[in-house]
Amino acid sequence: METAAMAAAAGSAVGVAAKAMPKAGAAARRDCQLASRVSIVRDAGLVSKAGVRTRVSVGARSVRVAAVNSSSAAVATPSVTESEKAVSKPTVLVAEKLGAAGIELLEKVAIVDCSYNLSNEDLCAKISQCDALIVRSGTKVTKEVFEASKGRLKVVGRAGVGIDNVDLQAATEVGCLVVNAPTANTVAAAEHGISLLTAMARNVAQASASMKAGKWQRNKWVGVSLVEKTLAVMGFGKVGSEVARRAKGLGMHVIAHDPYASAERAKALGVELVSFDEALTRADFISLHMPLTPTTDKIFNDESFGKCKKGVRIINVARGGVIDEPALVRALDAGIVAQAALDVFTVEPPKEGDALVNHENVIVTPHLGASTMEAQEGVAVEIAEAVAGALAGELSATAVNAPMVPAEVITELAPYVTLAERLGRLAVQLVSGGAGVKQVKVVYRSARADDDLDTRLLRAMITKGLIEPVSSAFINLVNADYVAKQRGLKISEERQPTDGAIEVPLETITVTIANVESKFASAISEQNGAITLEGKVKDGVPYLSRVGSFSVDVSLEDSIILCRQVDQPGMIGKVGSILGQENVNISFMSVGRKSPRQHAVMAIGVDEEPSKATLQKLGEIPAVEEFVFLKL
Ligand SMILES: NC(=O)C1=CN([C@@H]2O[C@H](COP(=O)(O)OP(=O)(O)OC[C@H]3O[C@@H](n4cnc5c(N)ncnc54)[C@H](O)[C@@H]3O)[C@@H](O)[C@H]2O)C=CC1
Ligand SMILES: O=C(O)C(=O)COP(=O)(O)O
Repeated sequence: METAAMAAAAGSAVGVAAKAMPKAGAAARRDCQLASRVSIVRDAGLVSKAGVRTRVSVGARSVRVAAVNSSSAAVATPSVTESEKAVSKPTVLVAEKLGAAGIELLEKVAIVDCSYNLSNEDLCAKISQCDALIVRSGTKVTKEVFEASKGRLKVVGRAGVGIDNVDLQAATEVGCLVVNAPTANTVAAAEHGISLLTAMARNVAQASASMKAGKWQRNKWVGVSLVEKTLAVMGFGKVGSEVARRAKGLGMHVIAHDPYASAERAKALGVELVSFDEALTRADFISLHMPLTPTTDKIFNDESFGKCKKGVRIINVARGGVIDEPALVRALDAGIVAQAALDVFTVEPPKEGDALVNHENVIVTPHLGASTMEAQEGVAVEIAEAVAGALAGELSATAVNAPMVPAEVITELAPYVTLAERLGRLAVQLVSGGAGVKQVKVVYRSARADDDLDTRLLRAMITKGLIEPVSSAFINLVNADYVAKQRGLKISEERQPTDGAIEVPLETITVTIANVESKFASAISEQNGAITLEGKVKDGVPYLSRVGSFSVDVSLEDSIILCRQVDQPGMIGKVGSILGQENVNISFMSVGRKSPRQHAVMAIGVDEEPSKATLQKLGEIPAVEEFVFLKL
């Protein structure tokens, strides 16, 4: 019982069969994990029998061997050999140039289709054949692309930092995990920022072009010095702080604006954190390093340029959209901005004859911030590992649209995750009538402090259990909250402290569904009038411990029959013989009663689904008052 259950929760499980993985770093660790697993595709969830670790994938949407579409604009379309088909590898579409080390790593675990320069139409046509997609900044992964994938696409890997070209909302809605490669190009982007800063200050690009045109203009290209000048770093994250560190080395005064940056980190680098307006009014140079978000969209506009020191110089290696480009042209023409050095543009590539690109005081590069040999190899490996990990069922540390759950929490909660899904699955099957499930309450009884128990995985899996059996929705950690909200399902959580051992994460999980009728009336608790199921984990195995007001004790590994009867001798034998006649194997049986010879609830675990006729025979036993078959 371990991470594979969470794979379903993370939406990242694509049931990769055991296979060799590269022997380096995280990939090598995964190799060992994969080798010890058996790949079994089931509906959802995870079971562990006889100590065999079983990997579970996400039903029919999981393992598929896709024929690679060779009619597209493929740069290198691999042929699918018979042996590859036999291993049931997932298909990864690499839509933009990725370093060789990353491709090699992916090829160990997937069929890799490198198809560059796809039109949006081609991408949409191909995507339903792909389990994962890897892009850089040049591919727009729109809602249309997610819709065209028809639920097959499980992971989008952004081989770089900025994910503004991926429609995260659309990804989340369909439960597609988005991962990025946030660290490998930091230094490259910072170095490019510094290159543009120094090149701009000394007119390197213009002087070079003029000399190549046969001129020798020593007076025309006099520059400005950097030492003692003030540089404002806007966005003091990974790239911003590396730029700051380097600018300090050039003898500049560095100030920074970042509403979320830690003052201590800034202090450690000798950087003063200031407000947006103060940065503008004090800076001789402004270097942009914030992401493009609704808040930063065109944050540099007429108004902000109006606050700048006359003659300010601007470097943008972040995203074109943070600058209102026509406003920058106006500021350059007015001499407010003396020079600009731009690597990124609102529309890439910019239109021919673009006023900003052609401005004499502007130098430009075609989005080269991350383009060093070293960064591209690093990014390729970083994203390949993230995508391979996600396909192998691991929760990703670089997930952009899913909560990050530390590996140790995942391991510890594994059996509870299975329990949570099964409680949800059973509870929803107990509902009768058409009112629908709208209010679900989950109670966690635990000796742990609130901040020492992460219930997001559990809530996601209860949601999965509640919704999947009664709909065609596919639910995982990525989209659980979204789908619940869409369906008007309100899941409230309550923590009940206990005096138990804190080594045990949870004593019980109780799922209650209020304001519904039940097809098994005994599932309605006398206490709260709601369908109530309680479960616990014993020796790593999930158990059902309460149904309504009745205590039971049945392991949740197989489907179960719940049966309310008048407590009397011989009942177990009668039920057992009816099921036995049909060759339905009983795996577990428990009777919960409030007092002898009164009503009792019998919970029977069955390996096979009994026929309708058999269930009817159970119902015909005179002492049986009601019964229900619940499928796991
Ligand atoms: N030109 C290129 O090839 C490259 C561009 N980039 C871009 O550089 C940017 C920064 O990348 P990283 O440093 O890796 O990201 P990061 O996430 O480490 O840093 C971004 C920082 O911006 C801050 N921020 C957010 N909103 C802000 C606001 N309104 N004002 C000021 N700061 C704000 C955040 O708090 C964070 O500290 C991203 O947009 C990324 O896409 C990154 C690598 C290469
Ligand atoms: O990582 C980023 O955010 C970048 O802008 C790099 O983009 P690229 O991968 O070079 O298209």
